[in-house]
Amino acid sequence: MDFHIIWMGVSVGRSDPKWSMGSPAPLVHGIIFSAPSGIFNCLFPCSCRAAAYAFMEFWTFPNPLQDHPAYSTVKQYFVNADDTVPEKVVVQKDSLRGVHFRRAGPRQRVYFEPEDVKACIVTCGGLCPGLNTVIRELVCGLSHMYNVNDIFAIQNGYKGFYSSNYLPMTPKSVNDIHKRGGTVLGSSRGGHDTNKIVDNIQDRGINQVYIIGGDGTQKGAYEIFKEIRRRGLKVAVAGIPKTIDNDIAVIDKSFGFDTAVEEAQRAIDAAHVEASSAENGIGLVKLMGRYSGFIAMYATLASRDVDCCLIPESPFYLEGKGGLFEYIERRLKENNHMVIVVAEGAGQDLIAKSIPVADQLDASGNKLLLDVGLWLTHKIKDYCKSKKMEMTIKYIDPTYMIRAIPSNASDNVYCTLLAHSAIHGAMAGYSFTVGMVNGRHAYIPFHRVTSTRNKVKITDRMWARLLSSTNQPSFLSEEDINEAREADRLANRPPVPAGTGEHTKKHSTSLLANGEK
Ligand SMILES: Nc1ncnc2c1ncn2[C@@H]1O[C@H](COP(=O)(O)OP(=O)(O)OP(=O)(O)O)[C@@H](O)[C@H]1O
Ligand SMILES: O=P(O)(O)OC[C@H]1O[C@](O)(CO)[C@@H](O)[C@@H]1O
Ligand SMILES: [Mg+2]
Repeated sequence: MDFHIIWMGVSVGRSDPKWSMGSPAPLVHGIIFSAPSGIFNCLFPCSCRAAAYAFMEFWTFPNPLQDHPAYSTVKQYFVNADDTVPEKVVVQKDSLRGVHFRRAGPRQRVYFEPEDVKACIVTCGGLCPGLNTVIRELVCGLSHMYNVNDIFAIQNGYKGFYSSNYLPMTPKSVNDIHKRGGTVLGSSRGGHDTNKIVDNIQDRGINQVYIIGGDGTQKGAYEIFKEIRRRGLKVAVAGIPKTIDNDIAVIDKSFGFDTAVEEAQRAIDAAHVEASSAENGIGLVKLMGRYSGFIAMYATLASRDVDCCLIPESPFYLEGKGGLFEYIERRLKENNHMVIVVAEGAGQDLIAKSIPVADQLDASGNKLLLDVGLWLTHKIKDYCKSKKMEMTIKYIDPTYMIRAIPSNASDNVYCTLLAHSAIHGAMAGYSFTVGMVNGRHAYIPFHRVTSTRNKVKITDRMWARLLSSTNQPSFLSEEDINEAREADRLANRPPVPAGTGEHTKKHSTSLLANGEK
């Protein structure tokens, strides 16, 4: 795979698979400070390495943080250029070392001179607690850490790149926005026109683009990055993953997730109060989670009042032995009340069978879901009526309430650190999605977070913990379990060896996934 360093007017074609994973913002300094040493050695044999270092230094600048009073006392503040973060921390003796990502953090030398930086920030997709905190910290961090003064707001998502004014932002203008839910920039679905977006980035001289959004947004960021690279522009693209569904692959957890789970407790508490105050009372709570049931699973585990949790990853059925109705009947007999939590994406196939409707899509192409909570309420009522069982069911749908709130304290800290990591990476000239991987911040190539989705593994311990806490049926046959195990096995196959742009060796060199191809 050819790789051309064109930003500096130098063109270096490379076909080494590791380097093809190298710094996405293809900076010359990347060779010295970021590229695996093998590549550096091959590009610059010993005799001319000193000259090459001098040459590269010419194109980069000392990090202004080294003179910053707040950081001057910090020992080892700068991240070593070769530090990596492993994707998997639990490995077997003799197993492959697997994928490693470049560790996030400030570099000793940066690619941009602060006065040359023209940054913009955009938020896309649905809301999530913490968006305003990330925006605030991007503006304050750029300004206070790197003395950047040209920072612009892109309004209402991707389409704002080409259809609205770019509004200047300052630390003063964003001072207290973290106390509010939503996004002060506005957000939207749809409207991603890569060419128009990059035309505007180019025409307006933007050289750092901060893109906050979910899986769709990160796919869009990757398209923008590829077009920027194709045009040879000196622009760094930093993706900051956002989704309360926690469905973004590779990262430990998305910001706002904890806040959403905490808020969901209030709905579950209300459902429990209603259910336990009635004869044969059922409280049914629907929570967000299109394809991934993390919010439902964690809210259930946190609450301990939930008797049954239904998620998209674990198909369920209503009638017959081991079905939901049988369990409801038993639970009401035992306890006189029960609480059910259902993720919005659960049971969609069952609803589609009983109410056939044509698929509808939102502006981004996401399938609009049928209301599983309402459907389930009617089904449970009908069943109890057929059995002549007195019962009361209360359906609570707190959908938007759990995502339209400001972030809690721990999410605020997480958002702040993510924003800082994004700034350090962009200042160093990388393009990436930033995220926490096994407790460490890392720069992850876009394609790694967009090619798969994070889902609850029903063959994992966490789901087993949930089942043992609710005592609900697993709804799984032997065949389902084997199928799930096989899917896991395929998903966890070791990385494909060299020749595909990636490179894995036992013990020695790990696959270094630093940025983009
Ligand atoms: N495959 C894609 N390529 C380019 N752009 C995309 C792609 N998928 C989505 N987008 C763009 O990304 C933006 C957000 O996408 P989407 O509405 O799916 O939300 P999201 O980022 O996935 O967030 P969430 O699902 O958490 O609300 C939209 O403007 C959409 O046009
Ligand atoms: O109604 P909207 O804004 O399209 O968002 C709904 C979707 O957004 C999400 O919250 C993801 O951000 C999903 O859980 C949900 O299906
Ligand atoms: Mg999405």
